[in-house]
Amino acid sequence: MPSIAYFGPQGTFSEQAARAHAGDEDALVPMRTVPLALAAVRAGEADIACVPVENSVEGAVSATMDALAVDEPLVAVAEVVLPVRFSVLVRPGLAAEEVRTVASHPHALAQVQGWLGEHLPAASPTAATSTAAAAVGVLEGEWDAAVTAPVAASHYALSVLATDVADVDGAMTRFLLLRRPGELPAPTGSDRTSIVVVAAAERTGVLAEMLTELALRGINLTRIESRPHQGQLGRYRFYLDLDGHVVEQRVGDALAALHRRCQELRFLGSYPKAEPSLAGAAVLTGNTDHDYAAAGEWLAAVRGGSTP
Ligand SMILES: O=C(O)C(=O)Cc1ccccc1
Repeated sequence: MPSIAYFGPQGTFSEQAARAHAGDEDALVPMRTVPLALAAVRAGEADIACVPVENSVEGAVSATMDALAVDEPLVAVAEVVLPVRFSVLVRPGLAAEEVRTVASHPHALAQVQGWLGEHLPAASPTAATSTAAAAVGVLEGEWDAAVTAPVAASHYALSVLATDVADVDGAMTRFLLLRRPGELPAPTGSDRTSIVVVAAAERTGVLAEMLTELALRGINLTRIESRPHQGQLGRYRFYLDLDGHVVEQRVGDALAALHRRCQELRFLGSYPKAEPSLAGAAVLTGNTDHDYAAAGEWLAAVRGGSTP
């Protein structure tokens, strides 16, 4: 019975994402922070961690990015993409005009700023560790209102002031399911590979050189983020998401080239994309596994003394 540690407490979007992936037998375990969910898997206390990685409005979840780049490596085996619309929960009996404080995860607050300005103008926003942690805070009298996932209303005895709240229609959040390194998920033909790189040296063109290793092999880059490296200004880790699976020749070849060029290269997994609509560009002629095999045979023949 695999256990999934998710960014909790109960009632977060991360729980919703974990449920979208989990089987009936899986045990779901809420953890207070993203690093704690990852630490539970590293320590063998849980099999899988489910954490948010990016939002289509607010961008990267930096707590996840930072925690994935350090300590024992974990690898993603799946991703879940959820539409994000919020509910606003208040202590029972409290009217909208009486709300003075509203708490939530910073990503949630940022995505409902406009709504709060219009509907709860007297409320000052406060960051909570997660959307559901904000609901717990409201229950405990710490805040008047919480901006939460819809499912939080069924976990906590609070009144629903509003549902379907979002400044930007169609906002999505992407979650990763991560395990200790082991057997890779089989390639599906619509996969994503995630890596973290630190350039070998600070010099002109070094990022372009790294990206060229991908471009030369016809690999589509779907995301690039940077985060500070070891607290130094001017030193960065780059997080790259690319189309394809590491067992495919062009991807393996590109990763091997980056390994030669980079001070650090961390493999964060090759896993199926959540939706076919997120599928990237087709593999260009010259970059298929068949092309690599044919080129390998030709090279072996030349090295063997024949000139095919
Ligand atoms: O706090 C949560 O519910 C999370 O899972 C993180 C989050 C916060 C805001 C939008 C999507 C996910």
